[in-house]
Amino acid sequence: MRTSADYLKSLSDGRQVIVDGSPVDDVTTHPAFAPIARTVGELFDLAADPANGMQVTDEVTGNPVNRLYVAPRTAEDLTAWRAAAQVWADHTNGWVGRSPDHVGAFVAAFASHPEAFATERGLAENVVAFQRRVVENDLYVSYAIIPPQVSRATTAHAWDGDFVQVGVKEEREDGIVVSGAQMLATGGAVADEILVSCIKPLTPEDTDFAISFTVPVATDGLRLYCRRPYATGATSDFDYPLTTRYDETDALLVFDDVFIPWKDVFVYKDVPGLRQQFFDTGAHVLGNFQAQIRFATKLRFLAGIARKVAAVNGVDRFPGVVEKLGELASLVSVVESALHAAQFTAAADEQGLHRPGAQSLYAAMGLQAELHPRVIGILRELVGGGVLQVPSSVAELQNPDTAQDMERYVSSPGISSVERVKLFKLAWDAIGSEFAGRHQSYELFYSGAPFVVKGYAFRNYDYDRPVAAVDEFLASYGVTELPALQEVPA
Ligand SMILES: Cc1cc2nc3c(=O)[nH]c(=O)nc-3n(C[C@H](O)[C@H](O)[C@H](O)COP(=O)(O)OP(=O)(O)OC[C@H]3O[C@@H](n4cnc5c(N)ncnc54)[C@H](O)[C@@H]3O)c2cc1C
Repeated sequence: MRTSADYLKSLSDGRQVIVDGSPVDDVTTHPAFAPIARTVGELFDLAADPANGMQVTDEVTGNPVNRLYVAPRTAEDLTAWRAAAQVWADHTNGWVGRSPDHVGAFVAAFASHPEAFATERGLAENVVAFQRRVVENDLYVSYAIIPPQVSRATTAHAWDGDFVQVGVKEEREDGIVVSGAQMLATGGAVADEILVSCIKPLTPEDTDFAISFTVPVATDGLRLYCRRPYATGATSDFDYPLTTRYDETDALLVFDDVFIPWKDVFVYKDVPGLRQQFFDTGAHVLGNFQAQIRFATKLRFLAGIARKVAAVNGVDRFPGVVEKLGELASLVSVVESALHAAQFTAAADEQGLHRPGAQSLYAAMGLQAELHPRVIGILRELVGGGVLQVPSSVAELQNPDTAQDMERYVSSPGISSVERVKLFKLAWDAIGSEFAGRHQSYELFYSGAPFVVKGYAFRNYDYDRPVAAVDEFLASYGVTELPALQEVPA
């Protein structure tokens, strides 16, 4: 299996990642990308170590492969799959949203449902071959499945100008030529390939944009426009401990007449086929099961910061603070419990994919827009001004002249100034830094805008049962003697 060294070496491949108006020479050495590339490399090292239980024997080659790239087929598989996802989530404490297991899970589920891609062009074989490539080469695939935010009043066919959303410009014997843009490939700058598709509903007039394909990041004509990197502005690991490790970067993809061979095309000019790939295959459920494992891990970490801050400030016995810590515990436990429930209600589908229970999974996702801001809000309230009563940088703790003031005025009983400042700077990077602000948006949007995610919760809830209960109850009483009603004159 790939190690960090193999992975980092493969990233020096001439990819067009644009920052500040120019392409980056090498993402493994550029200060915006080197930290997250290093973190992803550590994930590969963890998976490559059999002691971490992340491996499974590949049925085709007999080699050990990452089990997160293989669809679980039994309850035991799903248990092991969840444990493997937890190893990676724990390593980043849930601060890396698009670790390779996210899209890896989508691809595994795609390949377990080739019938969803069965068209006369043989696209089903392509998706199966793609998953083999991901498994055998231990690839990191990111995805961009949202049209650029031009206007949501209409879809791509009605936008001014041709091919604003990525679409098929030319069909050839050996493949297709695509042009246009798609958002927002988190991790794309340090991935091996990007899955490009569209999860937002399209209309029959949008056929040219109804495609799904994979593309190596280093492909002629593909440019990644990254938002402002935060890692470059972070003064030190001590001052920004999260930013300096986990700034994944998000990128708009621009395709300038990019050739995609047929073997890498999975959905072709097929509007219903787009939704089929995400929802009929179980990919959306398995991919978001990973996402909620990661989310629960991050919530636990935030609760841990809150608990420590309350103890350091000596407020953790005040009833009002206990109430807040209790609320935090409840919020985190709701997500953890939804994961347990999704696992408990998992069942094999008709192709043998052991799917996590959708109702429980989407219940947690549907609450995320309220739950995450509430957790951040409680932490913000508990830290008070402590996150701003910190020195401008670690330098004040290093300079003996200023270090004395720090020790005198910025310490707590039994806690040195270094320990205290370290904790509060971590809290700030979680709730107040630019990195933290991006995380607020990430948790709100990564699986769709809140109205979209609540739609998943609505569609996967068995409303027949409560409605039947209400009907039965209504039928159990009534007006015993109905009076004769006078006819209303016409
Ligand atoms: C930090 C971050 C990372 C991301 N990473 C990825 C990634 O790796 N891959 C990827 O593909 N995508 C990614 N995304 C994109 C994400 O999937 C989208 O942001 C999400 O699907 C919402 O789409 P949008 O941003 O276009 O919002 P819009 O669809 O434009 O919605 C914005 C707001 O407009 C309103 N609105 C719009 N349409 C309607 C409607 N029909 N009915 C009611 N209200 C409406 C709602 O208030 C909604 O919240 C990321 C986003 C963020 C913020």
